Amino acid sequence: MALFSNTCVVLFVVSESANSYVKLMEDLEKMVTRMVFENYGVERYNDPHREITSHLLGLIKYAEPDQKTRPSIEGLPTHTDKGFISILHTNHVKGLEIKTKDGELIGFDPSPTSFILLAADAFQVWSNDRIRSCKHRVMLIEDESRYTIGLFAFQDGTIHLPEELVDEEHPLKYKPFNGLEFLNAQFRKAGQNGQEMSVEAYCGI
Ligand SMILES: O=C(O)CCC(=O)C(=O)O
Ligand SMILES: [Fe+2]
Repeated sequence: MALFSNTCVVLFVVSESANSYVKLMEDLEKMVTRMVFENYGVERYNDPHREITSHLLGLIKYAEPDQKTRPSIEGLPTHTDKGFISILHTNHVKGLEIKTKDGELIGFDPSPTSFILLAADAFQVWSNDRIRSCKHRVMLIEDESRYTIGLFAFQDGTIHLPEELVDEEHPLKYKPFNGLEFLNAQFRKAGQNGQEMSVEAYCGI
């Protein structure tokens, strides 16, 4: 992910002493993941999946644009998140835009009383493309700082695509995939040329 001078990101590894707020976000991530596994009839993979799942907590501050010289600035360019699921909680300042299948960017009205869940790249791999990672960006237009807290679930271990999700209509799309290695490869690629690496390029068949 490219960062800009108006954007500041701090990342923490969430430890066992995480406070109840973080626990709430973690529980939400666990619940949604379990519901999706159950929905696909593959809940038997949920426990092994849990064993290799970790969370990163990120705090992001986006400074407001200078309304006189640049009424809008890009806080984060269009990207997909690289883990499994991301949960975002923001203040009231607008900025998040979600890209639809047709390539249209739709602004998201923030609510400090709601969490936003985004499917990320590893979820796409795990689901054999049934779930697509969500493309999004942050555009700053308001005359106030925007704050985001993000909980990013990823797997420190190999994600095996459930055999139940492979059939004639959905042939196997990906090789087994290690979530942490993908994150590391992503950081290396971003360090080289500031570009993202797609899961198709990383482990597509
Ligand atoms: O601030 C936001 O709403 C989005 C943050 C984001 O996309 C990210 O941290 O990957
Ligand atoms: Fe993101």
